[in-house]
Amino acid sequence: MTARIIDGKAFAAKVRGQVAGQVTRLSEDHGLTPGLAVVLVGEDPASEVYVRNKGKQTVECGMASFEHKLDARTSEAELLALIAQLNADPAVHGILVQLPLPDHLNEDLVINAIAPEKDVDGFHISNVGLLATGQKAMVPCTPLGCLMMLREAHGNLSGLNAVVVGRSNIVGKPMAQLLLRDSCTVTLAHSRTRDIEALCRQADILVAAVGRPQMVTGDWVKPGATVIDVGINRIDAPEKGEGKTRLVGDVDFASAAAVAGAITPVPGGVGPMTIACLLANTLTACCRSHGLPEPDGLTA
Ligand SMILES: NC(=O)C1=CN([C@@H]2O[C@H](COP(=O)(O)OP(=O)(O)OC[C@H]3O[C@@H](n4cnc5c(N)ncnc54)[C@H](OP(=O)(O)O)[C@@H]3O)[C@@H](O)[C@H]2O)C=CC1
Ligand SMILES: Nc1nc(=O)c2c([nH]1)NC[C@@H]1CN(c3ccc(C(=O)N[C@@H](CCC(=O)O)C(=O)O)cc3)C=[N+]21
Repeated sequence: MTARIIDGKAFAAKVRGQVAGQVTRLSEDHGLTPGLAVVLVGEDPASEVYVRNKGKQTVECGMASFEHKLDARTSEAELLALIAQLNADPAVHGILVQLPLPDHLNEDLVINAIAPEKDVDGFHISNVGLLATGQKAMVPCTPLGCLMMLREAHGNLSGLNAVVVGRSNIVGKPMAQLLLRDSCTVTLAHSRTRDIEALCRQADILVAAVGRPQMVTGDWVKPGATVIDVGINRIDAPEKGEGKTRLVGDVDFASAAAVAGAITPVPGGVGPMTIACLLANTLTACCRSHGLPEPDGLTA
């Protein structure tokens, strides 16, 4: 079998088109422009690429983008003061603080300082609790993007066995919550899981969010399963020339695609969907803050 490739890049373009359409309506009918503030502390080159892409796509969707680049030595008090200012700014509907933060800053403290209704990452403890208890929340962008692709690949997910490899707060745990809410039977696997390969082979839906290049190989995959590869790993690519690198996922694409029914590629899979969902969440936050109906089909 050769898996169908789930085209995250095309799907994301469609989602951004829907967002742009609704942003135009908000502007025409209500004179509102959704605004997204992205805060980057320090000079991680990978983060700078994401922040630039986010800013560009935000503007392309008709929204306002506010970028705040702070020195790596910024104090916690300075960062908290900026967040307080963004919380109070009516032009800002969404706030994203790029992670990881430099070691001297307490991530939990910083994230929980964001007004929950502006927390478009869905990382604030209030949003985590709302999602876990089935209430209306801001849903983390990466798992939301994965869920949208899974719903498209499968339709109804009810009763399917889902295994999520990785238990981070930003991907694994919220992914498990969303799959559970769609009535999958969910297992969270991690570095202490025994016989992880056999466990993964039971999965109708296999989500890899590990941060280990090409760890999940074809012999971990149940024939016909849907494989979602969240991993973004830059590895050396001497075949492209000296000093060159390329992007790979946590799944070994070639061997997994030979067994799976459907699979997301890296690049062009989960990554572009993450940004599209960030824009969708910013639109949702703007609508909620003005008591307007939520955008159709863009919330979980
Ligand atoms: N496409 C996108 O938009 C995004 C992509 N990413 C990418 O997704 C990947 C995961 O990110 P993130 O969740 O932040 O990573 P973390 O490092 O926070 O978590 C990794 C998880 O994988 C588990 N793990 C590590 N090694 C193994 C192993 N050998 N076997 C089984 N489980 C293992 C860890 O287990 P334990 O808890 O036991 O240590 C942990 O739960 C990364 O490649 C990251 O770059 C992340 C965010 C967004
Ligand atoms: N507060 C916070 N929220 C995040 O959502 C967040 C974060 N911090 N820190 C870093 C991770 C990582 N992340 C990605 C987003 C888009 C791509 C993406 O667009 N990837 C493209 C390729 C990009 C490239 O070429 O480098 C693709 O997969 O096709 C990747 C990774 C969001 N993250």
